[in-house]
Amino acid sequence: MNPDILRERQNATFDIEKLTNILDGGAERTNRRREIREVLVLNDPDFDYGTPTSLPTMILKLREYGISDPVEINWYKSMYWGTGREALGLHYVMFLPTLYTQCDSEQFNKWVPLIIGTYAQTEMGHGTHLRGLETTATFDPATQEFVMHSPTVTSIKWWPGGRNPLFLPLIFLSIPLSASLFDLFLSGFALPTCSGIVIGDIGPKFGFDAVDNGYLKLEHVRIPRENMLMKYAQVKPDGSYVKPLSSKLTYGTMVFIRSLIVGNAGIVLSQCCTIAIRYSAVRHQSEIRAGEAEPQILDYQTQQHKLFPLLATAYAFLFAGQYMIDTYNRISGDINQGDLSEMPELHALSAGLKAFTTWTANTGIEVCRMSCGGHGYSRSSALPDIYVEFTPSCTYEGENTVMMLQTARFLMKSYRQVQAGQQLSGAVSYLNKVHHRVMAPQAVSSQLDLNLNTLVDLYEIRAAMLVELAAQSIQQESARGKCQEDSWNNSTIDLVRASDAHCHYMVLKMFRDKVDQIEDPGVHSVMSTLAHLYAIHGMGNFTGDFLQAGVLTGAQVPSVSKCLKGLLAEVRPSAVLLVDAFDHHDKMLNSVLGRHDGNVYEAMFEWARSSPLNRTEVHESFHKHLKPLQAKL
Ligand SMILES: CC/C=C\C/C=C\C/C=C\C/C=C/C(=O)SCCNC(=O)CCNC(=O)[C@H](O)C(C)(C)COP(=O)(O)OP(=O)(O)OC[C@H]1O[C@@H](n2cnc3c(N)ncnc32)[C@H](O)[C@@H]1OP(=O)(O)O
Ligand SMILES: Cc1cc2nc3c(=O)[nH]c(=O)nc-3n(C[C@H](O)[C@H](O)[C@H](O)COP(=O)(O)OP(=O)(O)OC[C@H]3O[C@@H](n4cnc5c(N)ncnc54)[C@H](O)[C@@H]3O)c2cc1C
Repeated sequence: MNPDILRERQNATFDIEKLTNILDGGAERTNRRREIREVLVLNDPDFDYGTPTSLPTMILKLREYGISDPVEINWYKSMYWGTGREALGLHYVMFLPTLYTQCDSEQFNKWVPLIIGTYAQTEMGHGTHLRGLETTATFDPATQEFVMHSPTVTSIKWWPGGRNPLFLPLIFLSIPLSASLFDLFLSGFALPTCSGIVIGDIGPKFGFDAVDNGYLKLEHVRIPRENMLMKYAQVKPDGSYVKPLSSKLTYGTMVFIRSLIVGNAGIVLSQCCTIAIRYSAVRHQSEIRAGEAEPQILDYQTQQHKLFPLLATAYAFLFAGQYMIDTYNRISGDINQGDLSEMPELHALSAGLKAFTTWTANTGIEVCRMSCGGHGYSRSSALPDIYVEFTPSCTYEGENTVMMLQTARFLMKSYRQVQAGQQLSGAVSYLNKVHHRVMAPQAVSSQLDLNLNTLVDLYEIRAAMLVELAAQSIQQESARGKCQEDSWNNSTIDLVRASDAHCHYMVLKMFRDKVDQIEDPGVHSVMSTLAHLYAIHGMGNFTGDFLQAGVLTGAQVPSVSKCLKGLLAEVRPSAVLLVDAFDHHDKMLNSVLGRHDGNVYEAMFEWARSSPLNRTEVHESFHKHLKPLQAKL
């Protein structure tokens, strides 16, 4: 083991295993996760990590081992596929959940165990604006069929992931918005068995290469009436349409996946922090004091300032992810029972946190890569691949700006309710204080009050102020004679800013609530330090907001920076131990820089030598191109 990494792991001030247990949701789940990882994947003779194996093998293994719990399936799959994407991930995270939530019981029993499918909602002309989708589904009572049609080039379904040319059951969204299971069995490769279907691949992408994203054009293709997913809405044999309790129930799968993405952002950021912080512990470069040995780059304050707030953010997002999925499960359970009362809040929370966490993690991955210098740019670090695979999450499942505006819609509605004298509950209950002017800035002492509860209050006041400012912008636009829609559009910068601050407050509050639950003194202490670092770093980034909210004075601004530096120094001795607690296996991270043993250089040389470019002493291109050229010179 690298001596630097060894030294970093001595004198731990907290029990790493206990922190890993907290991240997993208990010691039993840690043990089960490791059993799946070590026994059922890594020690499985059929599992050859070097070659991406096929999905059928994995599915048969899951059945052989009796793994059916979604969390355990995800543990198995994430070990199987490492940090890459799996070819038919969409089947698991969108196609199946849609069948589970939108099929009536007869349809469920007919389809769920049997088919692998994709989710074809986006069209070439519309991804965000679902009410703008052009594909039509026209019911023909004479034949009891829907006639599916792509009337324009912009209506061609574009992007469905895992568009396996062999068969293509689709969850289809069409006008009127209903989800029809569109069974499309194609024989041969991409040659449709029935006329009227044109499918293909949309071509090379920025990345996401494990997933083939396709296009699908329909020319009056007929499917049975029974293929419309009929749990919430039905078309009867006589053609009458039974409306759902809410037209937004069709959007349920997107809410589910957005809820999952919140925790996934934390996982991906924790992977990158593991790589960058372990590497920073073994990389020596330059000098701090002339004549002394080159220091670990983790001892540079700027390196700590790059990485430790991201480390704190990774923990914050992992806890936010736990809260989000628990909230999703609770409210979707109520929805399943016909209680839709909290559906708007679930939509607003999942949309905002999906955007907030993916934007932050997306930037954070690049900071981690650049903090590793040239070796961060090597594919051996795994950081370029992690970035390329993660960055589309800011676009898919709801483009982030649009998602933030959805949350803003809920915040404005809540603000208007408070103005009308209503008492709010839930995540926006802090807006009640705005109306009663209780939100007046607290008497801010000359010293920065570092109590975590006080910091949460300051973030709450900041968010409330920005919600009020956005609402006032809309009111001012209206007062200038603008219509409601233009008043909204002319305030969207403020609205996104308010949603971002609302999400920032929510994440810090969840972090503080999780820290409050930690009983082990050592773990509580180090996690409290990270939560403080998360809060103070945010205050440093958005100082203007806190000044504008009147909860920070100009005289206190220097103490924000001073406090931040102190917290960086406080985290330094525990940094490697804190990434060890994420418990990412070397095989899954697949990163020369992030190895648990810290033996980076030897591994990097081996990695480079194994490159196909080094298969021969002299590359064939010399004989093929350069040598003939030299002969002519
Ligand atoms: C572990 C997982 C990790 C990674 C992921 C792995 C794999 C996935 C990778 C790639 C696959 C990608 C797949 C896709 O991208 S699938 C396509 C995704 N597409 C979208 O998300 C579309 C985004 N657009 C929308 O959701 C809607 O168009 C939008 C919400 C923007 C607007 O809808 P609409 O115009 O119908 O409503 P509005 O007029 O704006 O609002 C009216 C009203 O409705 C409320 N509303 C809107 N949506 C919802 C909802 N989902 N639930 C509940 N309520 C909703 C909205 O708040 C308004 O309410 P009110 O203010 O009270 O009137
Ligand atoms: C890797 C990847 C995989 C995908 N897989 C699938 C899949 O399997 N199935 C599927 O159906 N789809 C899939 N998609 C498509 C994805 O869902 C859409 O790209 C996404 O919903 C964004 O819609 P859009 O492309 O129309 O972007 P647009 O909405 O056109 O966005 C372009 C710009 O317009 C802005 N904008 C749009 N509306 C507003 C507004 N109201 N207010 C302010 N600004 C606005 C956006 O903020 C953005 O800056 C995938 C996409 C990617 C990148």
